[in-house]
Amino acid sequence: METYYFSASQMTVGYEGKPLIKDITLNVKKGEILTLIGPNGAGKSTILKSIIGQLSLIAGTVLLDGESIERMEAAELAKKMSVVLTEQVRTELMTCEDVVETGRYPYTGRLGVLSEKDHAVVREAMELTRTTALAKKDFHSVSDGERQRVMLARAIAQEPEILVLDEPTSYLDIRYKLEFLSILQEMAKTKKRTVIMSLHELDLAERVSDRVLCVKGAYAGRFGTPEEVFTPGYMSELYDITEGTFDEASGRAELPRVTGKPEVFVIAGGGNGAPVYRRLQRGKIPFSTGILWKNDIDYPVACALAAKVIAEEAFETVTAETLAAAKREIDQCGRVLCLFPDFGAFNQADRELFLYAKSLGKSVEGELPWQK
Ligand SMILES: Nc1ncnc2c1ncn2[C@@H]1O[C@H](COP(=O)(O)OP(=O)(O)OP(=O)(O)O)[C@@H](O)[C@H]1O
Repeated sequence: METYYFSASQMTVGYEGKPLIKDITLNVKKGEILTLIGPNGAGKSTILKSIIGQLSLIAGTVLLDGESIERMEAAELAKKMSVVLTEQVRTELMTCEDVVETGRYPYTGRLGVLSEKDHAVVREAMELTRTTALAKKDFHSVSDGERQRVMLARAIAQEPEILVLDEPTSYLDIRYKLEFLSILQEMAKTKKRTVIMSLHELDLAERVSDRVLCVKGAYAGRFGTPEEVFTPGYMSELYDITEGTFDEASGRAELPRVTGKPEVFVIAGGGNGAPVYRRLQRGKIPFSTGILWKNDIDYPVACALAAKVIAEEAFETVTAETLAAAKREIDQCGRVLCLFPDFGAFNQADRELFLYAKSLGKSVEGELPWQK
C-alpha cells in the first residue's frame, strides 16, 4: 500500500457551514510537490486554509503523517508545517530579518532568544532567497516581490516537514519565480520536504509539480500527475478560455486569432513562423500558412493564430493533395510571405509554393513591410 505523508479524504470545505467544494480527495508523499490550480475565486485558498486548520472542515478528514490535523496541538503542528498565506503575520516595526526570525518561534517560544543555530538557519534561509541585503530594512518599505521572498525565507527558516504556500510566486519576476521554484524542488527532493501550494502560472505548475489538483465548481476537477492533468483542451475547459488559447504541451498562451478571409499566405516552418504569425495577429491581418509538419515547432502557434493551416503528418512526405491545398490557399490570398531565405532537401514543397506564387505574379515578400 502507498504511504502518503499528507492526505485528505472526502473533504468538504466552505464558510459558515456552507459547502463551497465537496468530496475533495487528494494525497501526497513525503518529498512531493502538490499544486492547486484553477480560476480566480474557485476555492484554492479556501482548500489551503482548510488543510492547515485555519478553517474548520465541513466534512471529511485531513491526515498529516497519519495523524488527524484537527486533533494536533498548535505547537506540534507549527514544528511540522510552515504556512505562507497572504497577509498573515503582524509585522509592525519589524525589519525583514525580524520577520524571518519569527520562523524560528516554534523552536524558541515567542519570547525566546535565538540560539547560534537559529541565527545560522535564518542566515541560510535569507541567502537562499536572496534577501540578505534586505535584512535591516523595514518589512513594510520593501517591494511586493521582496516582501514575498522574505516570507519565503521565513517559511524555510521554520524547517518544516511540509510547506503550504498560497500563490507564493505571484509578485516575483521571472528570475525569482524560477529561483524560488528550484529552491522548493531542491528542498522537496533532497530534504524530503512536502510542498502544497497554489499557483497561477500554469507553465510552471506543469513543470514543478509531482501532483496537480484542479479546482473549479462544486466538486474538485482532475487530480493527478501533470501528464494526466495537462491533456489537450483541459486547461481551456478548466479556465473557460474563450478569448485565445492555451497549449498544454508547450505551456504557452496565445491571443485570439484574427478571423476573416486570409489576406496573406505565410510559407514558414522550423520556428521562423511563430514571430510572424504573432505580428500578423497584432496587425489584425487574417492569414493562412503552410506547409507545416504536425510536429513542427510552429504548428501549435499556427493552429492557434492562423485562419487556416496546411499541414502534413509528421515524418511523412508532403502529398500531392497537401500541395494542391496549399496552392488553393495561395490563389485566395493577395500576398505571400516566404520566410525561407533558401530551401533545403526537406522543404522542396515550400520551394514549389514559392515558385507557384511567383508564377501567378503575386507579391512574394521575404519579410513583412513594417519589418523593413
Ligand atoms: N471569509 C469568507 N467568507 C465567505 N466566502 C468567502 C470567504 N473568503 C472567500 N470566500 C469566497 O470563497 C470563494 C473561493 O475563494 P478563494 O479565495 O478560496 O478562491 P481562490 O481560488 O483562492 O481565488 P484566487 O485565484 O482569486 O486567489 C470565493 O467566491 C470567495 O468570495
